[in-house]
Amino acid sequence: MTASAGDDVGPTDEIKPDDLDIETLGPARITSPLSPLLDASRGTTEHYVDSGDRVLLDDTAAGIRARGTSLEDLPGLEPCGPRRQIYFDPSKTRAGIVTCGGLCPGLNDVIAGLVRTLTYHYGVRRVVGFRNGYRGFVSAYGHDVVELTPETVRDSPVDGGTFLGTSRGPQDPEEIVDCLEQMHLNVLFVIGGDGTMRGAMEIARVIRERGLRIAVVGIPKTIDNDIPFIDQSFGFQTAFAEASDAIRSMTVEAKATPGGIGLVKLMGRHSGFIACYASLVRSDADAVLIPEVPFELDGETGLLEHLRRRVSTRGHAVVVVAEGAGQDLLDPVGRTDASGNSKLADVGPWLKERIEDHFATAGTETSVRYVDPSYLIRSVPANPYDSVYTVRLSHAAVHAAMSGRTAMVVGRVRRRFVHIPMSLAVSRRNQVDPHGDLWMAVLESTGQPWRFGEDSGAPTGAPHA
Ligand SMILES: Nc1ncnc2c1ncn2[C@@H]1O[C@H](COP(=O)(O)OP(=O)(O)OP(=O)(O)O)[C@@H](O)[C@H]1O
Ligand SMILES: O=P(O)(O)OC[C@H]1O[C@](O)(CO)[C@@H](O)[C@@H]1O
Repeated sequence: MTASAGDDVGPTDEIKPDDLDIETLGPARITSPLSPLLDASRGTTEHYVDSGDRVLLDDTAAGIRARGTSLEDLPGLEPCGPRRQIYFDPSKTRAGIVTCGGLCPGLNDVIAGLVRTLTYHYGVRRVVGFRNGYRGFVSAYGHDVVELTPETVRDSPVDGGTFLGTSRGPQDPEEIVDCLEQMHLNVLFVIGGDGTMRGAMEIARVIRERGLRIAVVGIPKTIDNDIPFIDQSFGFQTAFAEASDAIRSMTVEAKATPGGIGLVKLMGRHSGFIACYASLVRSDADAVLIPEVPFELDGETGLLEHLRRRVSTRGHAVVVVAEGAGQDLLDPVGRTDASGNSKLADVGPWLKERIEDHFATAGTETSVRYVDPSYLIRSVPANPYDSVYTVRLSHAAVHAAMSGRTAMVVGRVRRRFVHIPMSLAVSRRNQVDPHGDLWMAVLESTGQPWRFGEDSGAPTGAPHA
């Protein structure tokens, strides 16, 4: 189950060796980085093979020195794959699947992949899907389940979204586990973001406290690509490709209009990966704004003058802004969504107005075209790369669950599919490194300064002037 170098067409050099130093891992390293087992002493059948060596979380010289130890003693992630011994007897296993949080391309592919692997690889006879996220387990919403077979899921990946539905908002983990017990489920697959995984950890805790034998395995979902350690989240490649189409369209619009400015808002609450990757596709953008790099609007080195200069010299300009950018400049909304995530102030319309005001005051003609394609982007079906990627993640998740792993997620780290304890997967957030190669590439393609408001100049001799 290891990936060959050739099949990694995705981005993800954001994991730097230093990030992986065990000293920075926090409380998660207190637990074993090897994924938790329901019961290490019990296996049932013996017809699958182990798949190789663990992937070291920290194989840097600094890490080895920090621990004063050998490579063998360093924390490592267990490789995904079929096991010599499996924990559950497939003929008696019942599995459940749930999708939570926001949409992401590839959700239906993951569901279909799980169902097929459970059915065809292992001969599991009953798989159910819970409708509308964690609500589907709760009696107030009527224990909303749907029977899943390879037949019923066969056509679902052609559609975006999740045919099971999804939701936000708190549900009682005790009640969720009551439901799992009543339905005699042995394995639960949760597909969602960091909130979903925190919920799954609660479910696994209640299962442990009740002494039940139910495995909880996560397939991390995030269009923002903000799950730490993993190379890239499924759906991300599809998302930034779609986003790049929006940028292209707005570039066409801007070019066709005297003083035209195309402004595109993209998703990315705390991490600007979609904005960065989408902007790099055709290098159309003149400015990219992400949550990780604060910016200033005013003054000679501010964003607005940068745009005015671009419009004066090139006739048009294009701005890409991630939804979490510039929040320090806007009035906070002071509200949260049903799951407790802070609602962000809407940077798009605010920026449009500020640009228009600035150009009017300066007496420079402009016409700002603004688009927020966020929901259009995240609701499309997975592209071929993400589609195949989700199949491989589904395989990995089923092998993990059937071998009794629990409270862990599957992911690809340094091109290897591995088990990651949930506590580690939610321990921090993957973000664009403002001093890293990705941001540098964005600066080179836009010719913008490292940070608007600082006189740091363009990094490459400013070919865009
Ligand atoms: N700290 C938590 N403890 C227990 N459950 C949680 C926690 N945070 C979120 N959840 C539950 O997980 C589900 C999904 O959470 P949330 O809406 O935050 O989406 P998410 O999984 O983070 O995905 P997205 O990245 O789209 O926001 C919700 O039902 C929510 O109540
Ligand atoms: O409008 P919704 O469904 O709450 O989701 C919005 C959020 O979901 C995300 O796409 C994460 O899944 C964020 O980027 C965005 O802020």
